[in-house]
Amino acid sequence: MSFLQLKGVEKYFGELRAIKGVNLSIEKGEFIVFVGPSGCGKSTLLRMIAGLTEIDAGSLQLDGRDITKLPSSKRDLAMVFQSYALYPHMSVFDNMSFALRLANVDKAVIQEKVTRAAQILNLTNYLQRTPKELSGGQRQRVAIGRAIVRAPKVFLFDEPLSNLDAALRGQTRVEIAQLHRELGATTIYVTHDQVEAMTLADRVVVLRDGQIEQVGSPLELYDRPANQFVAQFIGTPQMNVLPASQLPQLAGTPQLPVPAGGFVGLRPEDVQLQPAGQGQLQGTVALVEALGAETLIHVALGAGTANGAKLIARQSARTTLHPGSAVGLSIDPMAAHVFDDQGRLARPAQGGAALASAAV
Ligand SMILES: Nc1ncnc2c1ncn2[C@@H]1O[C@H](COP(=O)(O)OP(=O)(O)OP(=O)(O)O)[C@@H](O)[C@H]1O
Repeated sequence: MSFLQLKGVEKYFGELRAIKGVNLSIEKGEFIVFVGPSGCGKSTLLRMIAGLTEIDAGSLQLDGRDITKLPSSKRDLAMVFQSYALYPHMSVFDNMSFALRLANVDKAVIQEKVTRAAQILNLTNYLQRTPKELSGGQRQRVAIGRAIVRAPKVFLFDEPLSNLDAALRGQTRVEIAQLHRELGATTIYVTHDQVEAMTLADRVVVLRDGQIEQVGSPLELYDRPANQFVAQFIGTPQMNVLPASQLPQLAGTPQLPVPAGGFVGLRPEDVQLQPAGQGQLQGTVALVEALGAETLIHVALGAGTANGAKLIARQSARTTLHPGSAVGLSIDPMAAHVFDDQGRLARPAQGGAALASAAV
């Protein structure tokens, strides 16, 4: 049995079925990230695991024990909140040691655990300060330290970095990754941020509307999204997804057979710019986004935007193209993803004749 197991977990808020029969197995030591659009139920699911929100149906098991009905304090989990939730009048040391003091842990043991956590988190010189004398990143580290000293079975993080500015977010993200490597603690982490999800997770859980759409390693989700939703949710900029009917020169050819009503998905890096007249597709540049290390070129297909079809191409080279430039686009059919309304379809390289029916 897995270390943490959710079986048919449900949550209702009045009439709203916020979590719809979620099944999920998490192994010891895994770093799991919940992502999904606002309101999909990420925080609710995390809070149900934490014991802060009641589970209406289904069960939750941790390390072989049913904890569905256990109060939060008895679950042996520690949660780190977006808002840090520190005690403002207490020193960093007292904040970090609070739970241990409450549990009457021996003073020397407390000293040792807090000292060790402070070393790991670079907080040794701040132990006597109060939270208001710390930066946002330092406060978040104290909140993490408070969780670490308890040595819980599972760490739960609810958007811990979203109050930090971009630079500090990047830095703290790296620290959390290092921390996980050092401690190897089972972690569940909720975020809006794609980069956090892709860089921190062993496995990402994509949620939509209270249900799991796909669970997989970051690159599995990127390379083999189970459906159009995951395809367009993972990756920035989004995968281009067009009805096959808008790509007659590409879709429907022997190299890229697509069933009627199907869709073709192309990652921006799989769309190669060519001089006008070359490549399978022709179009006009609609917008150039020069981001420094890469350039995103938005191309309206066909003669202008007649059919409204647009593709974004990503290239690492700088460009002299500008809106209005005529361009060609070449696409390796093997790089194309094929979907129908139900999900992903196997492509020739992935399953040959199964194309027309097999969702994989
Ligand atoms: N205490 C509550 N009472 C009523 N409805 C709630 C409550 N908490 C959450 N909801 C609803 O449940 C759904 C899931 O909310 P939740 O906060 O889990 O989403 P989320 O994915 O974490 O969103 P966000 O990314 O915006 O934080 C939403 O429709 C939300 O309005």
